[in-house]
Amino acid sequence: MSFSSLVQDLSFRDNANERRAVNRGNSSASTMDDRRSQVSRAMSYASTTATSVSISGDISSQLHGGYCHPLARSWQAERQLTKSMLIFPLFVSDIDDEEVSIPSLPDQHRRGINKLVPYLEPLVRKGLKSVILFGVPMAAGAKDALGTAADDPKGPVIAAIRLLRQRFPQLFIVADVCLCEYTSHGHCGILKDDGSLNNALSVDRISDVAIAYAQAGAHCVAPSDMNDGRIRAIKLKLIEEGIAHRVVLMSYAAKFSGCLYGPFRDAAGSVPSFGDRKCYQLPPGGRGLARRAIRRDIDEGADVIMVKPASQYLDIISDAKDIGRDMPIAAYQVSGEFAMIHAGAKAGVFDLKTMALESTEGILRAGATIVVSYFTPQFLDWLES
Ligand SMILES: NCC(=O)CCC(=O)O
Ligand SMILES: [Zn+2]
Ligand SMILES: [Zn+2]
Repeated sequence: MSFSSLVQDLSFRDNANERRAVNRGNSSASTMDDRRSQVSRAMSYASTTATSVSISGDISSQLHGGYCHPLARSWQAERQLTKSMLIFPLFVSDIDDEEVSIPSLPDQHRRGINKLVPYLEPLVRKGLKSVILFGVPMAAGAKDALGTAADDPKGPVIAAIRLLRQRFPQLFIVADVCLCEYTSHGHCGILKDDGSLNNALSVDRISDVAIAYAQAGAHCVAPSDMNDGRIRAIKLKLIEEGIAHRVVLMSYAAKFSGCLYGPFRDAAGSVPSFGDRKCYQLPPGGRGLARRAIRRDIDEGADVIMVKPASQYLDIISDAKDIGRDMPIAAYQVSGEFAMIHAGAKAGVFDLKTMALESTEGILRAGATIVVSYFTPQFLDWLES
């Protein structure tokens, strides 16, 4: 007989005895005492056998205490950071032997072509899988209204693509495509007389630049300019050129304007000479607009959707994963996010490694499957252990 049915049985008989005792007008105390001591013996036996208690006990409050082992805790994450998810941003200048640090972007440098391979060699050995290239023309007169230097065959990006393809055959090369680093006005396209973007001319120029990078050997082109219709234009030109089958088109579909790009602009020298980018990047509150832009870019032929910045826009990453559920979703942990984590760690607010990993976990939890991060060299070390 199980414990619970024994208790039920005894208490039923106990009640019956009491009723009989009352009916008979005398006490059958000794019989009742016997029964009670049987019940209490059964209870004390039960308290030593957990399985019996749980049958009738309340388990609703027992949730996560059991997962105290680090391995069991790691099982809770749908997606865990791996080296294959990481893309490392590189600033490549047209001063071949240059290697200068960027004060607002800790540990990051602008490098000329001759400094790239020695810097990357140890990282590739540690498992670096992908880089994204940003060209930085430093030479006087290199910038003009059309961003001519962007696809200069001797310019830093095309030279770097060729070099890295040759020296690191396994490395996946992403080329950021934009004009802001190359235009004299610092905007992400070609301007009309009134200072606003000429969308048609900008899209045409941006797509030519993308094709030039793809022809040079980039595995992936990533337009970050935010001109309407550039994904479709680039896809069509890739098809026309017969290279669409070997080039991934990664759209910065949801790129928000805000104050998190400051250190990048120091590194790339791409501060607009007037105005801002609020007319072509998304407003920070524009969740619906971001969803529409993501849908539009998927329809136009994007192969990867990017959300940028990352940590302040986790809902957008989640939306991107929802809308593009069968697509890779990239999140760019931008220069301002990176600098903030460094500043917080320096101020003693938190430990750098713990925060870098926690923020990346948030980005992955939201739905990203690719993370563009300046922490990549550290992640390669931290992921070893
Ligand atoms: N297209 C790249 C950016 O505009 C900025 C990224 C950053 O702030 O790290
Ligand atoms: Zn730009
Ligand atoms: Zn940009």
